[in-house]
Amino acid sequence: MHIDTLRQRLRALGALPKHEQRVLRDWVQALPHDRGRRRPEHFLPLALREALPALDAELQGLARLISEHPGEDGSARLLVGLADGQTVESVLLPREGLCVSSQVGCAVGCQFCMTGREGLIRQLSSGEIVAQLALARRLRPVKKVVFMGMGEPAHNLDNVLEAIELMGTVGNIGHKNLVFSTVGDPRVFERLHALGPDEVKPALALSLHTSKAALREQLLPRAPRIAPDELVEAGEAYARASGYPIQYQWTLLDGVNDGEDELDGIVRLLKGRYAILNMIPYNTIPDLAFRRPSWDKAREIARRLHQRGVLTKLRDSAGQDVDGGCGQLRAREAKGRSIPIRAA
Ligand SMILES: C[S@@+](CC[C@H](N)C(=O)[O-])C[C@H]1O[C@@H](n2cnc3c(N)ncnc32)[C@H](O)[C@@H]1O
Ligand code: SF4
Repeated sequence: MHIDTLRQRLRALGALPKHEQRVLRDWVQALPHDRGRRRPEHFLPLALREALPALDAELQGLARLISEHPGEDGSARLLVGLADGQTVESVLLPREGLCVSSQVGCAVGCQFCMTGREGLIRQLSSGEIVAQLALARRLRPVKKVVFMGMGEPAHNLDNVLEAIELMGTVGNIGHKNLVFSTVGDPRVFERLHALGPDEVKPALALSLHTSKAALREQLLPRAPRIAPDELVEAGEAYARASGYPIQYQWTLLDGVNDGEDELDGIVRLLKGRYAILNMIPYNTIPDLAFRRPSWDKAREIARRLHQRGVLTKLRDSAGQDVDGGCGQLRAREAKGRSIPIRAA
């Protein structure tokens, strides 16, 4: 269900804007249902009151918990079931964060990503994206949402932006705590720049991975052909416009994008920019030839970049010990079913 459709249904049931906000807020914030309270603003039109139990059940059914897999780092991977039987992953992150999926599968096909091996299966509706937050909040408080789960948000732009708008308003997530993560697409920059002063402007993460255009085309075969220099220029313009630094994502692949030439490339691209470089050692995926660098090597790379003037953070992706890379949980669950997992 799309949020716009939900709003139309509520209006057809006689909801005024304040009623509509209340139903949406109760859902997204996962508030205990207190509709019986006798305060004037809580009087809902009769038709809406009568329809609410069925509507609540429908909203809960948009994303239901299939299984929860706690990690040693305080994170927990969630396998989430959708109404048509498809599954996606969300991750509860330490410090009240949540990583959500925007698609089932992904068309970009990054060589090191489990989700990319499936191709695109389908888009998530805006309701299914928000429902991951509502579901997570029944398990833990959530104050930050990153779009770093399955899928490329740029390929589902209308639905992702609709979900972001709801999360940043009735969902009570601070705008800079909504992080849109993408391989980079001109449409994303256009849409984000066009957001008005009253609209929710998310922070932006750009998955860069290499300073070399040719290598980037190999690693991210179906990403838009934007050279790293151009991507950083576009990122810088959004950082200045939004007031939030760009988070550059760099999946560290041993012997592939961790050499001296890449360190020089990073300094050339990012020094002096309003940016943070997040280095994430590759999560091993069975059957792939990539290697994860040792933690000591990764730490040394981050230290040297920092010394050369690039604000660098070394991060491990959450839930390393529970089927690490996003998409692996779904793939494992799907093995017994009909979703084909392509060999590399
Ligand atoms: C799964 S993607 C989803 C968002 C968007 N499609 C993107 O690429 O930015 C989120 C991040 O996970 C990273 N990632 C994917 N597979 C990984 C792996 N095996 N190990 C470490 N990071 C990985 C990607 O590089 C990307 O920065
Ligand atoms: S890293 Fe992001 S863009 Fe690349 S295949 Fe995975 S989900 Fe898609």
